[in-house]
Amino acid sequence: MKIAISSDHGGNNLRKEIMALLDELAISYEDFGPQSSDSVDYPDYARPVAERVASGEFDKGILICGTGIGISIAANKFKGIRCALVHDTFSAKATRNHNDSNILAMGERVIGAGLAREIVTTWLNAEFEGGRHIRRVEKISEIEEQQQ
Ligand SMILES: O=C[C@H](O)[C@H](O)[C@H](O)COP(=O)(O)O
Repeated sequence: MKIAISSDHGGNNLRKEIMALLDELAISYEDFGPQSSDSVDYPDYARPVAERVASGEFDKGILICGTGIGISIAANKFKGIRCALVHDTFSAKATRNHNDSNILAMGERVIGAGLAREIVTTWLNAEFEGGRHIRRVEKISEIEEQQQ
């Protein structure tokens, strides 16, 4: 599994924490920044991760901003992206099981590093259940097609 990860300035510290977790778990990832603590615009950092997950170059993505909201909204504008904003472990599992989410978003100003680590671990280990959920995910894709 290969993960693409990025944040804005509001998610810098948590992004580093999550990269340390991925190192501990021996999960391969590529960091798409930012490389300084300067104020940046979250759509610019959602883009490289969302594009690469949508293209299949990376299996999954992780995005972090202050709330997780802006960067998840931006990521969900990319066709094929199902970005889930998650701040609890129940939702982390459920969004993989039911929504087949391919990007996880979190807010550094919302949760602590300990919970964020548990969320990432839970999300990465959970599988899409298929069945009735396939029909629903396909309907999301149909909406995307209709928007083109
Ligand atoms: O949804 C947006 C994110 O939470 C941003 O991280 C936040 O808006 C950045 O705010 P500021 O520029 O005040 O650090």
